[in-house]
Amino acid sequence: MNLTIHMSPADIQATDPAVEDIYIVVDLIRATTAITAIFDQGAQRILAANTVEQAREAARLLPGRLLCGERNVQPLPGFDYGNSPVQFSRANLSQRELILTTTNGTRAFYACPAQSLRLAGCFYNARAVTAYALDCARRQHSNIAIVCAAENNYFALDDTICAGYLAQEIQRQEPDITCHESVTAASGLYQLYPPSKLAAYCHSAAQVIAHGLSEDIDFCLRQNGSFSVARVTGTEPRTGLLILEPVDSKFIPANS
Ligand SMILES: O=C(O)[C@H](CS(=O)(=O)O)OP(=O)(O)O
Repeated sequence: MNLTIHMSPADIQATDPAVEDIYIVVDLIRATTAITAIFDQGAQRILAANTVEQAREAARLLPGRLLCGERNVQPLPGFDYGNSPVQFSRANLSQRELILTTTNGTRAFYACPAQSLRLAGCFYNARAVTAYALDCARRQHSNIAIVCAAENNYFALDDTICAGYLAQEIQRQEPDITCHESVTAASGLYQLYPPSKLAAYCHSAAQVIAHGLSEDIDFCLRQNGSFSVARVTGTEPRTGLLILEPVDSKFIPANS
């Protein structure tokens, strides 16, 4: 079994990606942390939209869903929520369906091969998402790729550091896994910039803090507070949006 890290979605295409691999998408600040918080609150599904227009059109076609997202941290006019994990963690989302579009995070799911198994990973669900990914990879005899959402297809330190931590978790649980040198690089960055230091060096953290949302950064830096794992389960025929649903916790190995 091989483990690779793609530093940006653009890197996936450079490597002839395999549809049977397991892809863990990481947008630490804030999309994949927000997605994890949303499922902690009992949401039924998230419909991930690539563009704001796609999200608005989907909400028009199928009313009753919460319309959520942002562009460059700014809330979008007429939307119910932004992309704040703290705000989601305080909301009652029981059985709700949400449409979500974010600057980089939701688009990264679209960059992975269509039909591939895609999971949302972050510090907050690190143990659970890596255990689930390994379980699937062992059963399918496939490899694991961690995909950093990055910023407009360009390197982002926060996602890479989180990818390094997830990779370490995977290596701890599967010591014989063969790691690409991208794993060595990301793990080294995690050692240099652990969560206590990370925010001071990341553009995305600075942007979120500048918008008065520093509580979100604290939330995104918490490790292993959640067992929620979101997985892409298909595409909604009427809207074309990607469907993300929570993995049943009984499928997450307890002894990870
Ligand atoms: O909402 C966020 O935190 C970011 C905004 S930006 O990428 O830093 O401009 O979006 P995300 O898609 O979660 O990276």
